Amino acid sequence: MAKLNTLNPPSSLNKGINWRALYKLTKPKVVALIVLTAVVGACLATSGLPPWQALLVGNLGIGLMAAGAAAFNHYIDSEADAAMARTHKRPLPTGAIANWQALLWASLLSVVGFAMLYWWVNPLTAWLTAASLVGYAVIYTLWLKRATPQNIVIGGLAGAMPPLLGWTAVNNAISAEPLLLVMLIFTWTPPHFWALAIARREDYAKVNIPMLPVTHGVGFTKKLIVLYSLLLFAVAWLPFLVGMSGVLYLVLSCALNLRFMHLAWRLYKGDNQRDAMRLFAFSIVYLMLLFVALLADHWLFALL
Ligand code: HEM
Ligand SMILES: CC(C)=CCC/C(C)=C/CC/C(C)=C/COP(=O)(O)OP(=O)(O)O
Repeated sequence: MAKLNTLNPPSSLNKGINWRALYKLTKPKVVALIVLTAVVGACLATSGLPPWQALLVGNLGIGLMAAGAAAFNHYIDSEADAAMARTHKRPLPTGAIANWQALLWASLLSVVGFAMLYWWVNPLTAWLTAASLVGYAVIYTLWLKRATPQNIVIGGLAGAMPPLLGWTAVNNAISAEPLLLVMLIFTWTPPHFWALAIARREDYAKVNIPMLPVTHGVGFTKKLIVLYSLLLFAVAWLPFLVGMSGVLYLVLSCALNLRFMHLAWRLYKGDNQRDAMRLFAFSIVYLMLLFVALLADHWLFALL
């Protein structure tokens, strides 16, 4: 839990607002991908162009709340972050900003995002996004992360929600199609994260965070990565099988999944550090292109 410590000296209180540090607290690249998946969810919710208010204000609200969740995560994890090689240069461990500033920033982003969704989009989307924020910032970061090696499997549900949030921003109702997209991200999360966790195993062991490669070993984690990659391939067929997406999506998603499985297999057989980071990097490109493929396919069929 965050406390003022020697690595985060009170001198940071006197420096004014460090906008760069506040920006970094929002995990901007993660939030960008989250918003992309929400935009695609919003676009798939209707056969034409979604209403501008749902599209623009909806995704802005979702993005602000995701950024708020990320800032809460930095605040709650600042001591563990200070001890890990990957994270020790983050704004809180270096003292670039004070803990109270991070907490205020996280609260501000979350409240503004929630208000936008509640009043200008719809209460359903506001409450579902709030549930995702609590799922990530409180349930995952504060509890699950240190409680069980299944932390990221269960916590992954929060990060998987954005396509549904985009959809409800447009339709104000939950239906089966966006839940398939949630399932896609939910299945993608374990291989996305465990690849990185293999490469950064020492870090997690040092701070006693029970990530799977620490508790069950690298060999077991690699096996699960291969199994989840197979499951991901199967789940990626579903939008086509239920008639939600067409052949363009099917071809592109198969190509992406073959590459994913190839890299997962290479990690299984090969070098922990290099092959793990390769799979981790590709997992991000994969999710981005998969959602672009869903959108391209949707619009192609809308035009034909
Ligand atoms: C519980 C679920 C998840 C866990 C545990 C997780 C974990 C991580 C970790 C530890 C990193 C490295 C961050 C760093 O080095 O600063 C990362 C990077 C990343 N993750 Fe995830 N992730 C999850 C879900 C997601 C979701 C849902 C998305 C987007 C839809 C996502 C997109 C990204 C991106 C784009 C990066 C690269 C960030 C950068 O290079 O700055 N992740 N993830
Ligand atoms: C829509 C909404 C409000 C959703 C919030 C979802 C959200 C921001 C998910 C981010 C997922 C992520 C980067 C997890 C890593 O946390 P970590 O603490 O394991 O990784 P770290 O050590 O890099 O901080």
